[in-house]
Amino acid sequence: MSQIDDVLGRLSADLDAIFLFAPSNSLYDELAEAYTVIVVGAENGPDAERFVELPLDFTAIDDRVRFGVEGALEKEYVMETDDILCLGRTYADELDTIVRVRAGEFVESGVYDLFVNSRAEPGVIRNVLEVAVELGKKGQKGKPVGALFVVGDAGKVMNKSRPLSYNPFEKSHVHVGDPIVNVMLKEFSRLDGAFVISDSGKIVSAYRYLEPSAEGVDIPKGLGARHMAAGAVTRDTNATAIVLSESDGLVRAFKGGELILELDPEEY
Ligand SMILES: Nc1ncnc2c1ncn2[C@@H]1O[C@H](COP(=O)(O)OP(=O)(O)OP(=O)(O)O)[C@@H](O)[C@H]1O
Ligand SMILES: [Mn+2]
Repeated sequence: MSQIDDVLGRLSADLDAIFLFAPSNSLYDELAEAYTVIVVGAENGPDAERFVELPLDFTAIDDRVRFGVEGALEKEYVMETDDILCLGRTYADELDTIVRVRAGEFVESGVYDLFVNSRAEPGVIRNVLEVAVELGKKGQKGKPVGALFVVGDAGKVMNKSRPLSYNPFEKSHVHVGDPIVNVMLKEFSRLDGAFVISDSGKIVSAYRYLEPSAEGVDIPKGLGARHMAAGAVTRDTNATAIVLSESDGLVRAFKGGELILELDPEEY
């Protein structure tokens, strides 16, 4: 018994901050008396002074911790040298998971940046990411399918692209996130080109062939024209691009001409 107390003691020694994932108010109040406590979750239940909002229901604790650390660093709640104890839930409805991390030990994944610093609204990014992830999980009629969504700064994106076909969203005022619209996006993903989506989530166009300048765009080797176009358009504009690869099934996000996030739909 004392050995396990020793181990837990080491985990909780010399902490600079505590991350609480989905905390009870009483636990927050208790810990906040003695520690710097940061609530990381969909909602700020305890009305904590320091709060990092999770825009997605990340299932893996690793993803939640990563998002929390990147968010807390950006908001300057913690520094890179800080040791953080993360308290969360993985299996049960109550606290069952303890993770200790040093904030600076993370190689920044860009997930926080993707949501918070994109031009489009975080909810729009989340909705597009959700469509891409669902499409990656199920494919279209069971077959793997690729898709390219260019989100935000739509006027400029339209100027850097041309239509491949009649735009089915012309004159319509529909938004990503609406279940019917999500079905339409999945249907149209079988066809060529990119979707262009506005900052507020309006579907501006399908079937766009992107023609940004690809000069100096450095995307990982092995990715093809769809990914190159995605990377390049985000360097030429302030858009974020979310891409589902037909060949490897991964969802990737690009911003400022760079790959900022890579995730496997099967893990979501
Ligand atoms: N410039 C572009 N603008 C819009 N869509 C494009 C562009 N280039 C390619 N695509 C789309 O991407 C599809 C796949 O092209 P390609 O295989 O070269 O890309 P990729 O990066 O290897 O993607 P995947 O991993 O899905 O195969 C094309 O059929 C086309 O629909
Ligand atoms: Mn390909």
